[in-house]
Amino acid sequence: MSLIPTLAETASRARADLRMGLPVVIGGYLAVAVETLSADRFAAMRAIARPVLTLTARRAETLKARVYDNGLARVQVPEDADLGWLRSLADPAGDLMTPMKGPCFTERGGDVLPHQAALALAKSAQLLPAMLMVPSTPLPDLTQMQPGPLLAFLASEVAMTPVAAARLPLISAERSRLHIFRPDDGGSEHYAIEIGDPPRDAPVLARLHSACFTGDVLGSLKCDCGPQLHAALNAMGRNGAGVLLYLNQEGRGIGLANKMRAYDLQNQGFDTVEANHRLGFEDDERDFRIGAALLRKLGFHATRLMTNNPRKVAMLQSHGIDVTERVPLITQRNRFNTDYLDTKTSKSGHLL
Ligand SMILES: Nc1nc2c(ncn2[C@@H]2O[C@H](COP(=O)(O)OP(=O)(O)OP(=O)(O)O)[C@@H](O)[C@H]2O)c(=O)[nH]1
Ligand SMILES: [Zn+2]
Repeated sequence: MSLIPTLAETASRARADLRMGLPVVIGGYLAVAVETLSADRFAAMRAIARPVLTLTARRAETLKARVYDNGLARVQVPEDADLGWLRSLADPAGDLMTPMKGPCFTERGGDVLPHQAALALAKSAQLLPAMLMVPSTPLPDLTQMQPGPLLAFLASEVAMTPVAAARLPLISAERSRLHIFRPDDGGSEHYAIEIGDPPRDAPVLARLHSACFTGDVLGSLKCDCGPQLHAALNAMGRNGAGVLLYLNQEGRGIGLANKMRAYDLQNQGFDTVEANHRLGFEDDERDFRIGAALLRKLGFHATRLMTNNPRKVAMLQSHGIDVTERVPLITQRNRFNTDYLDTKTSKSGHLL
């Protein structure tokens, strides 16, 4: 095996670079995330050439900036713009307090592939999808990637390797095992909790649970995640067998920091879907293929799936896992989660 980093390894480094505020090279551009950009680096980028601010079409729509390109907008950065201006375009936290930031002039024409790749990389680093881009020759010591292969890589399915497994007695089921899986792209690990010894040749009672630190660990009343997690484990315990995948896709894939930004917007009156859009994300940024891949790795081919989300059922079916039955997972409403649950039924297609 060659000692030169693969694209997966280079992309993983690039994610870490962006999270620290370091630019990366994508094709003929230097690209840096606005969220972590320092004033010094902003000045250094400007000294090279005139930068543009690349935003998703979702964020651009909120800012009333014209979207000429498929899925994104390249906003011209005025000569006198400072870091505060960039941040206010990237982050909607102050949208309602300072609604008029524009007018924002956007570019059209030219090659948008480096811009698309830069936004996809920011999302995969769980940063706000707002990238300052400046045309440049590659600088030594910066992580370099070509936009086409990078985009293809970020859209591809990540391979998972089983790392370790051990017995873990639970309140809900004493005969349980926890399995750890590690993705080969340097991303966070995912877990499988196997309850009892479910036969591999019959549909297994299964749940695909997305991580929710606030609900699962803190007992937040704003969502139904914690009660769903425990209801699913208890049902598997009573059944004597089951498998719960705990997928580290916090905040429907946008990460905990962005989820808290979304909660702040919800406190300003937006619903869960609108909040994601204002931040520049789609409603749901999760890669649902991971669930199917882990079930296959564990030897399962068919499930009785505990969910209210028809997309999960469709995704498993289309990735080779039969769903013989959808088992509803209804938990109690309270005055903090009732709007959230209503939005899930009216906008996200949940069956509640
Ligand atoms: N972005 C965002 N994520 C949220 C919000 N509330 C909960 N989440 C996340 O949503 C995920 C859970 O997804 P849900 O849509 O509740 O449920 P589901 O897993 O799609 O469907 P079910 O199987 O029916 O539970 C977890 O990753 C939570 O962290 C929110 O307001 N904004
Ligand atoms: Zn939750």
